[in-house]
Order: sequence, then structure tokens, then C-alpha cells
Amino acid sequence: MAEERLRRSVMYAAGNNPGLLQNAGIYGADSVIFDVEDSVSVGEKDSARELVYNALKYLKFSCEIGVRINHISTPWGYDDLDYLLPAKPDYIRLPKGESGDEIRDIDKIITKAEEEYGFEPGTIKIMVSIESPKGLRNAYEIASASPRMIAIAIGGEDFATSLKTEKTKGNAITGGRELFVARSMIVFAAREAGIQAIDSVFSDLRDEQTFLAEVELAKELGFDGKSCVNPRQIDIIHQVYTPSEKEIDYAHRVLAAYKDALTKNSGVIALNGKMIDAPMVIRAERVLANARSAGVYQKEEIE
Ligand SMILES: CC(=O)SCCNC(=O)CCNC(=O)[C@H](O)C(C)(C)COP(=O)(O)OP(=O)(O)OC[C@H]1O[C@@H](n2cnc3c(N)ncnc32)[C@H](O)[C@@H]1OP(=O)(O)O
Ligand SMILES: O=C([O-])CC(=O)C(=O)O
Ligand SMILES: [Mg+2]
Repeated sequence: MAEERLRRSVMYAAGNNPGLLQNAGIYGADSVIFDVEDSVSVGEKDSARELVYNALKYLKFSCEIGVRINHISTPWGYDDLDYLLPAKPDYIRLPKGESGDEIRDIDKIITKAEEEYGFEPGTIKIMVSIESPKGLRNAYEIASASPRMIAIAIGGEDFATSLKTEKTKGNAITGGRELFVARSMIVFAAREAGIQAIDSVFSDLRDEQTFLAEVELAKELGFDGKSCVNPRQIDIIHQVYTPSEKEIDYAHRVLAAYKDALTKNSGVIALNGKMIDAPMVIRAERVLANARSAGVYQKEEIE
């Protein structure tokens, strides 16, 4: 099974804070987003853009770095692209995405910039946050609008605001109900388009227990990872998303049992009283592929 690029943790760093930008890569996040949108006040948009440009251009980072621009319908969006694309971010994260046309528009601008600055065509990717009912309605159209699309994410704070409600704390039983449908629909759209799905940030840094429950919920719903705002959140995300030894061992046993069934010309077998057939095999292969990507499992194939 092909290994996907890991995007378990996708951490924002506010673009107006040089300290955050400089250190954002050292905490082990799979992906970092330099933000010039909502964490940057109107009066600081120009200076943040310059800081982010310099960080991208002159600092070395060991992880993927994207840039969250302002939406292209705002006074800053197109200028963000003009100013920041020459510094070659790994991807543009478009917030508040609402249509495929926006993505095609950004794709054209990126294509032109890649030509102009001599970057390899197609290397700058796009990730889009869905933050409104209109964006949700068009989620598949957005997800499939360009070959540059690598993921769609839910921006839960704005989504709850656009619903005229609150973003409640997400625990599988009592919380996060306002986002439940949106979260699932975003995963469906991402899966149909063959790209990744990223869950929203959790803003209460003191409440690690509910944060853990929300990460577990995101994983159960099918998200590939979670946006976050602070280095303290990375370990919890990775703990949930990295296959444990027990999961790896079980996946191994599922594959071995299935291989055994096939030698007996059967497509189904019982493993400790549980039926194993094709979908469980795909899931077991996925566990091993994720474990390999996360560096906790080395073997290529089961013997
Ligand atoms: C709804 C939305 O749009 S969310 C997306 C936009 N929001 C953001 O980008 C916010 C990013 N995060 C932050 O700015 C901060 O983490 C805050 C304001 C939430 C909390 O700040 P603090 O209380 O100072 O965080 P904390 O005390 O945990 O910081 C510990 C260390 O981690 C660093 N740090 C904190 N957050 C980040 C981050 N996101 N990226 C990189 N480094 C960070 C701090 O600089 C500090 O470093 P130091 O020990 O060398 O001084
Ligand atoms: O991407 C995110 O989760 C952060 C965000 O903009 C939101 O929640 O509105
Ligand atoms: Mg938002």
C-alpha cells in the first residue's frame, strides 16, 4: 500500500511573531502553517507578510511549511500570493474556501509564479479550510478543483460562528455536536477526491483531556490529522495517530491469517473468533503503511 505524506499535526504559527516563525519547525509537527490571516490584525498585515517571506526564504525547516493567506475576496489575498509565492512555500492554505473557481484562480496564479521563478511545475500545493455552509456544500468541488489539492480542513471556530452557534468542546458523547455533520461531510469529500482531511484547532490549551478526546473523535471519523495552535498539542496528536505496537501486531496477524486463508482458497477466516476478510485486510495494510510513515515499523511485507 502506497505511503502518504504524514500530516497528523498541522501547526499554525502567527505570522506577526518572529519567535514563533523561527522555532515553528523544531517541535516535531508534521506540517506548519505560517499565518497571515486571522492571527494577524489589519494593521500588521504588511509587516507579517514581510516576516513570513523572510522566514520562508532565509530559514531552514525540517518539516513542510505552508502559508495561510487571506481569502482572495479580501483586500490582502492576491497581494499575499504575489508577495509570498516567490519564497516558495510548500503549500498555500486558503481559509474560508467556498468554490472550485477560487481554487482554479489560485492554481493559475501559482502556475504563473512557478514559471516566473523557475520552480518545478506543480510543486506548490493547495490546502483549503472549509469554514461555512456554502464551503461545505461545495466541499467535493473544492477538493477536486486542482491536482495541487492535498487536503481539505475544517475551520471549526469560523464554521461554528457562521452557524450562529458556539464551538463546543469535542468529546464523542457530549460535545462537538454542532460540527458533527460538517466534519463527516468533509471527510467524505476528501475521500471521494482522493486527498487528505484535516480536523480543526482546539483552542483551550489548558484542557488536555478534552483535547485528547477531540483528537480521538477526529481519528474515528476518518480525518488524517488535526490543525493545532501550540507545540504542547503535537505529542497528543501523534500519540493518537501513530499506530501502537499492539495495533501493528494485530495488523500483522490479520495479514498473516488472510494469507493463510488464501492458500486454502478461502477469502474469509476467523482470527480469535473475529471474522477477517477483504476490508479488514485493507485496514491492516493501512495501519502498517501509517506505522512505516511514522517511522515506528520498518518491514516492507509480512513474511
Ligand atoms: C481560529 C484560528 O484561526 S487558529 C490559527 C491562528 N492562530 C495562531 O496562529 C495562534 C498560534 N499560537 C500562538 O500564538 C500561541 O501558542 C498562543 C497565543 C495560543 C499561546 O501562547 P503562549 O501561552 O505564549 O504559549 P506557550 O506558553 O505554550 O508557549 C511555549 C513556547 O512555545 C512557543 N510557541 C507557542 N505557540 C507556538 C506556535 N504556534 N508555533 C511555534 N512556537 C510556539 C512559544 O514561543 C514558547 O517558546 P519559548 O518557551 O521559547 O518562549
Ligand atoms: O483551521 C482552523 O481550524 C482554524 C480556523 O481558522 C478556525 O477554526 O476558524
Ligand atoms: Mg478560521
